[in-house]
Amino acid sequence: MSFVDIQGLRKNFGPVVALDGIDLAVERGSRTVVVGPSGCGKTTLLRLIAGFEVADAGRIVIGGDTLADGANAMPAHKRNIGIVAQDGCLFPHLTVAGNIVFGMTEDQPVKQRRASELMEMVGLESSMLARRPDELSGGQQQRVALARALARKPRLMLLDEPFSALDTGLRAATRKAIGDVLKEEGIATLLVTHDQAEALTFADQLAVMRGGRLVQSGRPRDVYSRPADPATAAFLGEAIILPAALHDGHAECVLGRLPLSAFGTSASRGTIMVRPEQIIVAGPDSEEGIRGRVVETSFRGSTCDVRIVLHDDETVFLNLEISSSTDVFAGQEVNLSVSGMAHVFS
Ligand SMILES: Nc1ncnc2c1ncn2[C@@H]1O[C@H](COP(=O)(O)OP(=O)(O)OP(=O)(O)O)[C@@H](O)[C@H]1O
Repeated sequence: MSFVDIQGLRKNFGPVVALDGIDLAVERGSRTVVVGPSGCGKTTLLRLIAGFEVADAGRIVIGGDTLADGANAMPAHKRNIGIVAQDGCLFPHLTVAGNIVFGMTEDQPVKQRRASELMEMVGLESSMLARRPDELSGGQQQRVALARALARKPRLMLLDEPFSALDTGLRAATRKAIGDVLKEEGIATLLVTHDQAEALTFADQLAVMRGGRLVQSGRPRDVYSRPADPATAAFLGEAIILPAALHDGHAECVLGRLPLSAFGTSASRGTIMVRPEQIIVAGPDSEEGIRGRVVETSFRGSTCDVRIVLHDDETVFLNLEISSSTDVFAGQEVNLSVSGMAHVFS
């Protein structure tokens, strides 16, 4: 049995089906990211695991302990689960030290030592222990929130969009710092986000939700390159989705004859996907390839966004991000080829 084992979890709010039978397994010490569009049930899943809501049906077992079985639920404070929310939720009237040791029953010197250890663990100076939360930056507040959650030595850490209020640079740095601490401590983590790049970066296991259901889970690279359906493909990044004729392990489509990564279907027609980074753009003099025309470019520093329309089918547009060292301009004729394999949706 996995460290966290969730089976058939259901939750309705009146007529709204928030969770429609979720099965999810999380291995000990690993990082699972639950990702999906707004309203798909991510936060509800976390709140049921934390014990802040009671399920209508289903089981939650952690480390062999049954935390919830239908409406029979262990109270939140007995679950030994840490949670860090979007805004940290630090107590504003307490110092950083007061926040971290809140609820600890040990003697004062033990608490002080533990608070200093935890500050070091999350990469903050002990001198900040005397400050109040409003005297810290957003990233520092999130690290204190993590230190507070770690103080209780949780067996599972739940992170509910804890980086979303931070700006881009700080967000990446805080995510890495928090991820490193949790990995070092060997604490299994469940992160909820609607940011697909964050999900792909952070996860050992990616779990994609839609409409209260888990549509796919697996290694981020596998889910990204072999998504279950076109909506999952598009949610995880730019995707080129095309109709194709299928035979002999190949797809015939407007991008030419492409090998398929897996060929589990007997259908003669289907829908395929390639990722934009598989498209190689060459100048008009190149002899091979599919002909297209650049309709729009947008310079972004190291890369350039390019929109290309195909000659043979002017309804097909490709949105690519290419190195800005390649000089392309609107109106330019190009030749396109595809590297690697196409994925066929079953
Ligand atoms: N307390 C509640 N009462 C009524 N409906 C609720 C309640 N909590 C959540 N819902 C509904 O349940 C569904 C799932 O909500 P949830 O907050 O879990 O989604 P989410 O994926 O976390 O969304 P977001 O990314 O926007 O935070 C939504 O339709 C939401 O409106």
